[in-house]
Amino acid sequence: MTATHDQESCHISVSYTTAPVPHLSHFLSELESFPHPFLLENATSYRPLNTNFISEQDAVINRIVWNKSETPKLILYPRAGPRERIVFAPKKVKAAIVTCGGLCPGLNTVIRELTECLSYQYGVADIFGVLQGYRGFYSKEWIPLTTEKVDNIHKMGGTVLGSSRGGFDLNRIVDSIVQNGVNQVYVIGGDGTVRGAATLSEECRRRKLQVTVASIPKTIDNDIPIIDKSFGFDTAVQEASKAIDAAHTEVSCFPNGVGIVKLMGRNSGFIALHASLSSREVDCCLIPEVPFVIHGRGGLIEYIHKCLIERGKMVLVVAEGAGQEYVRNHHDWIDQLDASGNKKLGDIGHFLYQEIESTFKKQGIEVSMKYIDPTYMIRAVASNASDNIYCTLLAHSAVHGSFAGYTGFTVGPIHGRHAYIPMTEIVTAQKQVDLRDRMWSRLVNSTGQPDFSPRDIPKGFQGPCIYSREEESFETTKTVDKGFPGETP
Ligand SMILES: Nc1ncnc2c1ncn2[C@@H]1O[C@H](COP(=O)(O)OP(=O)(O)OP(=O)(O)O)[C@@H](O)[C@H]1O
Ligand SMILES: O=P(O)(O)OC[C@H]1O[C@](O)(CO)[C@@H](O)[C@@H]1O
Ligand SMILES: [Mg+2]
Repeated sequence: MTATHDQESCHISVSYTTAPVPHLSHFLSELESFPHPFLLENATSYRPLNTNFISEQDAVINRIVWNKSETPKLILYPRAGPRERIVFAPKKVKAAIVTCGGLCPGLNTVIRELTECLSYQYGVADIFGVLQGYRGFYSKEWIPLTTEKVDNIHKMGGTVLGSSRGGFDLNRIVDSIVQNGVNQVYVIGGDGTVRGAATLSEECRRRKLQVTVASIPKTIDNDIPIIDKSFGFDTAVQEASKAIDAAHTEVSCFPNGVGIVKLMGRNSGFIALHASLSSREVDCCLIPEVPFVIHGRGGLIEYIHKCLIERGKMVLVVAEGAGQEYVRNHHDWIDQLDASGNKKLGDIGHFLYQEIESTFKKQGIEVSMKYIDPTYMIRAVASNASDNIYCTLLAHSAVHGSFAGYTGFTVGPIHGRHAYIPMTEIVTAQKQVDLRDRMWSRLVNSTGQPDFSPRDIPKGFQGPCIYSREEESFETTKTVDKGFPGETP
């Protein structure tokens, strides 16, 4: 018998709003327009088909999945890409590129591809790199960028322009933009950087300047909302997996091996989650989104003990922002802020190391503790192949958007299609791991970890405290055969 499915055919009613991406025409009434250089007869670097141009009617929608019983409310974002008409004469463009905040794989690729796209696709001759982040606008000599100069930089980690935290002085930055005759600004950075860029674009609007401000969102933490993922994240996960592999090798070779790997992730546990899932050798993954009990029945230590009994080894991955309530008051510098106003974090990895080791010691159980903190190693590397391609698309989209006259916008893929997104939408929320999503279920499935969350955590709880349930149970550790070639504990 063959099952058949009747094909449904009906109209879907949707309501939509259009994302308010700022545009120079909103405050400059006499904006000239020019044909895109691709359309000029002597265009050499790119031979577009008519379909390569994007119309202002083309949009990317925020949702692609819904239940047929609901009437979805959609948001339409302008689709990224070259427009047939542009609002700058390329020969009159002076572009400035700056990188701010922490390092991220792919920064150099974005710098390279902004330069390449501006030069080859639009014929822009004046491109400058601003050194050491926002403060470089008013305190450093800018460096001219050419295609020759940036040719090989995508093979290197870091940023050839340097970076910094703090130093955002709005008026001095805009004054310097005006004095230097810059009319396109490209800002590469995370949430703080985009906050700064949004006020920069607002100030240019207030002064009625024909200056576009575009941001290319960067962070290995992958906590930028709306877009599918941020560049450098894939590379960071790949590097993080190497640390997990090392931890697994170590714990496999020592009696009762307990390996802790601390990974970046200030407020979001995406790196820890994805690296753990990809490795499949992780027994427990702790992220900032999930509070956890350490001691007592059903707590972390009891689970570690269970792993040691069953397998003689255990790998724990912890995101740096997890369990901060345990370490907040353990160091003098906690609750201090960095130059950008970000809270400094306590070292949860080191804390767990000591807590686990001393608890087992008290019980007379020998454990071989291994602590791996690859922090900067996962973000100071060059981007991998897929991030390189991704960075290229982001940079080119940003240049096309600026030439189209958009400002105060961020670029990024929404369900795989690149779009222009108002900066103000990017900075209002931070993306976190959604615990109702199946990705988190997959992780829990793969590690086998129980739910360590405290049963009744008081609202607004700030710690410090070691949540306590009933006493944990320490049954006798059995001898476990870890299999060839590990030593029997
Ligand atoms: N609210 C804000 N308004 C203006 N500028 C800001 C704001 N927040 C941060 N900045 C500036 O943006 C730059 C980078 O900020 P920050 O150090 O927070 O890094 P980020 O861009 O968030 O990147 P990441 O956190 O991923 O490393 C700094 O120069 C900082 O002064
Ligand atoms: O030590 P730094 O340079 O301040 O950067 C640390 C932070 O930067 C990030 O890499 C990006 O936000 C975080 O994961 C981390 O907490
Ligand atoms: Mg940040």
